[in-house]
Amino acid sequence: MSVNSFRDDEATVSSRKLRTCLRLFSYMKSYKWSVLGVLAIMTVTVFISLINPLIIERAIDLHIKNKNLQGLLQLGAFAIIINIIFIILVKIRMYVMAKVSNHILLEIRQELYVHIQSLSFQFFDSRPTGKILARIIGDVNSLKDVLVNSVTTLIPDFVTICGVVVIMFMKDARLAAASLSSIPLMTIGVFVVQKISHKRWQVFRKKSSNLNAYVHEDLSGMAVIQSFTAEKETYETFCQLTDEHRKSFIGAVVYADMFGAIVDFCWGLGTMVLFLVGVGMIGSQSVSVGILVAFGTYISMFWSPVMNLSNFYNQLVTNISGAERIFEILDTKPDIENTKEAFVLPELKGAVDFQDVSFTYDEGTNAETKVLEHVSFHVNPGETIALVGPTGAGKTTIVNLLSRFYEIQNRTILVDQYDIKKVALESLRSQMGIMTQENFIFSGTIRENIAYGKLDATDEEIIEAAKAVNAHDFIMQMEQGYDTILKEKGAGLSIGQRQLIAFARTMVSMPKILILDEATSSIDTQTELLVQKGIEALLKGRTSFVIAHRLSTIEKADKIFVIDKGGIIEQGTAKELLQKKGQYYKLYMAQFKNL
Ligand SMILES: Nc1ncnc2c1ncn2[C@@H]1O[C@H](COP(=O)(O)OP(=O)(O)OP(=O)(O)O)[C@@H](O)[C@H]1O
Repeated sequence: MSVNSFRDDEATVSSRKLRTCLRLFSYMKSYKWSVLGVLAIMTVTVFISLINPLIIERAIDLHIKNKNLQGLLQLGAFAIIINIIFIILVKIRMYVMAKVSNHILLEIRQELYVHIQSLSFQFFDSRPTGKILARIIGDVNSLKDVLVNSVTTLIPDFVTICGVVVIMFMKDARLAAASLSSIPLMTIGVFVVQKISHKRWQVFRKKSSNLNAYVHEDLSGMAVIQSFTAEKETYETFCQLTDEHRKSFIGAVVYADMFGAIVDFCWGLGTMVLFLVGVGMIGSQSVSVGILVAFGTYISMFWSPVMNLSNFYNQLVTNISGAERIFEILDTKPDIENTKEAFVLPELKGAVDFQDVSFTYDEGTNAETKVLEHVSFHVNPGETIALVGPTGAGKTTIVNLLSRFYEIQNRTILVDQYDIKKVALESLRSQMGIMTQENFIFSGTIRENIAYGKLDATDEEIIEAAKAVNAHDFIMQMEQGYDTILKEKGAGLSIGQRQLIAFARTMVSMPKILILDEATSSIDTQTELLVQKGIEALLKGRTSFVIAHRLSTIEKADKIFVIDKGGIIEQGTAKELLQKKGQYYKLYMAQFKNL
């Protein structure tokens, strides 16, 4: 059950912005030489931009005033050369930073992907796929500009501001103080706006996630939507979600725009105060026209990086919620992890023991209800166990616990007398074949889909597995044989064909313990016969748990467990249970009548 559907906003991640930023920027450590190179380039470019006003001051006060044309031309040529160098360096800086930031995004995305794969079913039960996608794609993308600008804006602009302030005070402290008089006002304004803005961007990201979750769910269920002609209703929900998304964006962007406005206002105010004070001082010994013109340039050189920094800050406030959401997932501890003492399982024979196992899905929540209570059984290597019982009885839960998709809360499950909680997860799952009713088909060739069961399988192994489960003939009838490209989810294949490919995939992995959730869908008699034979081939020589719907599978099983009310209410062979005339007998008769 998904406790967090597209209708629910995700919980707000509470984190310290500074800590999040530092964690994000720590990814730059691996690229320190490139970043240092960029900073060196930036030092030169900042230096060039700082001496430009000095050149103007010199040109006016020295060469123009004294009508020295040659001096003016030389100064002009010097200015052109250093500014061409400036342009080239800026281009190099942009290229290096684009490379570094893209590498970091790749690293974060890979880390996120690998971590998500390690999380248990409990995590996926609580989040729609669309919301997970939003974090892997959208939130990671949102960090790109922050990463680039942290190097290209934060440090150089900060250095520029410091440099300009020092030069201004060295030139004339009174004009400098006048130019910077509006800074306190700006600080207060930016602080207030960022507080509100951050909260609004968090809301916006949640609304984007909801929309993503809905579209993903909608597209996955398109066949159901179209067959029930529910297009109008789903469109209405879509409109409602896009509207919420739009409103949250406008709500956030209104405040984001205010950063620039505050800086602009303070810039104008500072310039006005400078000229009010400066014009009154012209003629006094220390203030020449050249100095006032230079201050006019310096004030721009001061406020322009302040504007850049405020844009960067705005970007940070806008996108830091993306980083918070990414780190929240990275910090989610997998429920099912190898313990420090976990050891690799030796090759299994296939004995399985459940010892007084109880289980609930939503432990610790109000929804907590026991799905299994005190379940115990023993299965010998090579036996086929059919699990039967009414819907919702707990059959899938039993096999999910054996595969350790969920962790049992108490007591023990043993395979060959090894407690599955104490063994390395990979060594357990690699010896199990798990076939759900979905028979998921990946986009790719038939060969690749079968080899999913054993990634290093040879062509011979793949063909042998396909032959064993009766899939080879239908594959060979396809135009490209094993190289036929299958579409996502196996669109274009019949249900029976999808099953046969999934059988071959499981067969090639040669599992010691097989879990098979038999599909109930009806298929044509000829394919049914092939599927039947495929199942028989799969079951042969390995311990198997089959959530059985076919009478033929049930009849041939070594033992049948009838599951109901959180436990095994009957067990025995088909013959024994029929003679007992209990629950199984009723189920059998009901199915038999249907047939
Ligand atoms: N991921 C989950 N989160 C919470 N409850 C769950 C989850 N999966 C199953 N349940 C609940 O656990 C109970 C047993 O479900 P389970 O899937 O094991 O039944 P089943 O016997 O396999 O049913 P079916 O034959 O319909 O597949 C049901 O009441 C179900 O609602």
